[in-house]
Amino acid sequence: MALFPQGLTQIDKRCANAGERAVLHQLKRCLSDDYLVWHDVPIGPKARQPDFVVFSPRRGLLILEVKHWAWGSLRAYNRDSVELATARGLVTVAHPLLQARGYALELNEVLERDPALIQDAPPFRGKSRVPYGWGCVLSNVRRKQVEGTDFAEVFPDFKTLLRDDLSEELDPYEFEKRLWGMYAGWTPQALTLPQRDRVRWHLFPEVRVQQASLFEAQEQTAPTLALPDLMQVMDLQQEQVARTLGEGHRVIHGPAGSGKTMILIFRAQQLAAAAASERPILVLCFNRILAQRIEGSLRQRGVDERVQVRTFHGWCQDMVRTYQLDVPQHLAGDAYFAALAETVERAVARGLVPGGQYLALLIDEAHDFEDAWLRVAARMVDPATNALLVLYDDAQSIYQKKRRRFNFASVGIQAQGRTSILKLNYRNTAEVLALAMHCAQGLLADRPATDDQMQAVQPSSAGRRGPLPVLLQAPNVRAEAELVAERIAQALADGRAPDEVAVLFRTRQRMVLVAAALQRRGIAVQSMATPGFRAFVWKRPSVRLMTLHSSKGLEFPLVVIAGLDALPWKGEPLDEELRLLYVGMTRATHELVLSAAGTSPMVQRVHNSLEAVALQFAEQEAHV
Ligand SMILES: Nc1ncnc2c1ncn2[C@@H]1O[C@H](COP(=O)(O)OP(=O)(O)OP(=O)(O)O)[C@@H](O)[C@H]1O
Repeated sequence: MALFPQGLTQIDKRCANAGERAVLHQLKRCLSDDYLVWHDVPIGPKARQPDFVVFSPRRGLLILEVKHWAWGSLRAYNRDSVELATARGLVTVAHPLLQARGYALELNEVLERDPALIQDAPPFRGKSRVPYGWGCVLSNVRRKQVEGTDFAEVFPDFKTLLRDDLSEELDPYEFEKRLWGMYAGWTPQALTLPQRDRVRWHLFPEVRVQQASLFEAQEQTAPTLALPDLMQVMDLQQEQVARTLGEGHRVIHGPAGSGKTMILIFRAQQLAAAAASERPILVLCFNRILAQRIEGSLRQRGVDERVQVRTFHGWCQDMVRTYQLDVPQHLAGDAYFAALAETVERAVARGLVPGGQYLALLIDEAHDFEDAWLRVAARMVDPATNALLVLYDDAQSIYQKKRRRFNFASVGIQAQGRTSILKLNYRNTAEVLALAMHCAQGLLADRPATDDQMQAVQPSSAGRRGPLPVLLQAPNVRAEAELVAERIAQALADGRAPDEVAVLFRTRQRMVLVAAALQRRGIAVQSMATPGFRAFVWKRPSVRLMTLHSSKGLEFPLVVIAGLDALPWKGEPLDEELRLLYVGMTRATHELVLSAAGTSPMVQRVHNSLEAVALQFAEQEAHV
């Protein structure tokens, strides 16, 4: 069966009439697995919305317009327009074939501008490799009704499907052949997977993977007209998950780097565009830097302030201000935050803070939320939409003081039958992911679970390759700081920008020496250990020194994890510290460097894992 990235049930619900539904059914019944079918989605730069887009790597792109006109209502027709008798009187509309042809030619023009999709051999040198075609379906007109009329002169048989072509009795192969007959061009070679993805990139700007940049969040860069060499789009599973989110509660489990935040941003953008109501949409996460990243990405995509992005505690502070709640003022630090959350929880339970305030609520990194926070969040969604999206990865839960046996129902989230699982990690190279997984063995074991429980999902690598991670070992902290600074200086000399580098630490204390060693080499630094530090200024180019905890949700081309010997920190359980290390390692998009002063069981563990991973890749190369 063809793949319907918007979900069959959802398309069925959105079909405008019985005709579209019959076409959907026939496409589902007759087309084989390699076809992709979209219904009524905006395509191309002008966001046209044809009824159906059918795409196959063997056959190319086909645009179908469906009209459920009764034969008796067609009063007149010519090649440009059709005159219809309707309840509103006579109405003249564009000929559906003209409409479909216009969309198809427009798309072909876009594809022909992409050198990677151009044929290089005669007879079609310079033309797009993607065959294209168009047709119309008059789903309420039978062949015998048009016999003996001039219908076929205006609706050529090879471009027009009638009700007879939608019959259950029709041989699927015959139906497929009818579709092939609608194509204007033909290339003997099937498209490769990267070419197929390039076509999706051109067709659907909303599924393009845009590298989420903290820096662009502050400084808008001018849009570039050149096409990127590497066109990244959501994979088909991501697209399917993203497009089928719909209303009601939804849960997505996915390991580090599998595109959860990307899907959240897609969804927030879609909700904002579709919402007729003025009610705000709320995005919640735990840490401030991630909130900044998400907000930046949304604003970059033109989503306005109606989508609010807050950390859970930031949102609690909003509630305290708005509803004049009392939080004990003598508290500070963790005690203050706990009291803040409890105050808001109580106020929501008593109705002092009204529930249902948000049209939709999206929670990133929900594994860092306490049960009570999730309960509060679930109550803040408008019951009319119930639109709550929860993104979860148990392996990355680093703020839970005690491991919980989690159950979504107990916090008011209906996850049954509403859960999707992503498995592919796109962020890291195969080498970085292999090391992160090797070190975190045990935490990541696939755990079968019902929809209602949290699931542990093992990531699989999307296959991008890079250098093996390295471990720098020094006799003491001073020497370690020098080694780290030297390594970063070398990376900058080789062309890395300071913004592309983050150094992660278990605690702030260890940042001081590394910051000084970098500054001595003339490298600009922003460090969380600087007295009075409040937030990073993302538009100031510099290497960033941050805690492992605050690196959550972020990514950098070069990540250094310094002070490995400080893990586990002061009697913290080993498993929890391994989780933290896993989060840190999976921040690296290209290169990962680890460093330690002296040795410790953790340093030894990483050392052993590195050897095992190096061997694994050497064996793989030998096989190739
Ligand atoms: N299909 C894809 N093709 C290429 N890159 C992708 C794809 N999906 C996601 N990415 C990239 O992978 C990176 C990780 O995505 P994202 O931050 O959304 O993951 P995540 O699941 O939220 O990760 P984490 O839980 O570790 O924060 C991003 O740079 C994103 O652009």
